[in-house]
Amino acid sequence: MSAFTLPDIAAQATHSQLPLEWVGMCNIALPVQINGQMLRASADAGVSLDDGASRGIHMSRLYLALEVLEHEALTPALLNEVLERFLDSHVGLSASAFLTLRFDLMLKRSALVSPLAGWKAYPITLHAQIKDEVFHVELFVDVEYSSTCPCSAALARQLIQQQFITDFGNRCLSHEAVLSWLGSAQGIVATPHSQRSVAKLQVRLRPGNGELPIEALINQAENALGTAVQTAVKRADEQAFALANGQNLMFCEDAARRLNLALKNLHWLSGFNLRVEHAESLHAHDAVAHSQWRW
Ligand SMILES: Nc1nc2c(ncn2[C@@H]2O[C@H](COP(=O)(O)OP(=O)(O)OP(=O)(O)O)[C@@H](O)[C@H]2O)c(=O)[nH]1
Repeated sequence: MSAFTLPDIAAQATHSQLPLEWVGMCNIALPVQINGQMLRASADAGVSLDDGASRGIHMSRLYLALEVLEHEALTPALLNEVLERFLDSHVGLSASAFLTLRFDLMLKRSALVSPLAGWKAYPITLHAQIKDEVFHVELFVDVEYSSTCPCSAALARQLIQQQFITDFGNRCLSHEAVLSWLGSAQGIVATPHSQRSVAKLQVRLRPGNGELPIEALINQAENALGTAVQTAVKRADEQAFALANGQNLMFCEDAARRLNLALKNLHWLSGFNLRVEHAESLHAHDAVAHSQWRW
């Protein structure tokens, strides 16, 4: 070796002779383009090291292959292209390639009644891989919503009925007195508990799908759930939200079933795995349900 040659340790043979399933880099900072937005993302880039005799992969080649993501809108075809570059730069070493991207998609959401709007950040993870020469994309998103416990609502209604008997059992009913009682905390003595809840959706894209329908997935889930968390809120919006919650009582099982049925209507996915978590205000643990289809 001349004094001017840089040592290349990765190219050396290893004594262990052992292939590895995944080798690469995690938490690479990079921008990605989606929905016309340039978003700050974090990437995990890796390949299999199938040549067990080889000491290491070439990290820099994976890193440089990511550069294209900065210049083009994110699509399944672009993810495939990056993975192909991973493999082309590791001929003889690697047969599988993996890319994970994490970012927050920003969507502007209108208020329920007032003409206001505000932003919501949806945490997204994209997993793309080429394995056994097959390209797959999976899309993960968290959708937050409000859930009101149907059992708690029934118990609260019963308490209100009991209070009504106590206050009006021996009296002639006057429209004015009942109306005033209905508008008082002494009349409506109990309220059901609600919780901020999250649906964690994992979907696999149908092969050949040209788009990354992230917004469509979020909209489908929020429509199915009915009470997505809000952004800008005036009192009129809060009242509309209270009504929506009152008409939308749900256990975590209800939420999981609704999402299951709604996601099956999306022609562009080939399977899903979902988990809903209701962060109970009744107790310090969560109510959780899972559902999956062709996963
Ligand atoms: N394989 C491997 N490389 C590492 C690791 N940690 C740091 N690196 C460094 O990643 C850098 C880039 O590696 P390569 O892509 O092989 O760099 P290179 O040899 O200049 O590039 P090529 O000529 O394309 O092979 C090297 O300086 C390695 O030391 C590790 O755990 N494994």
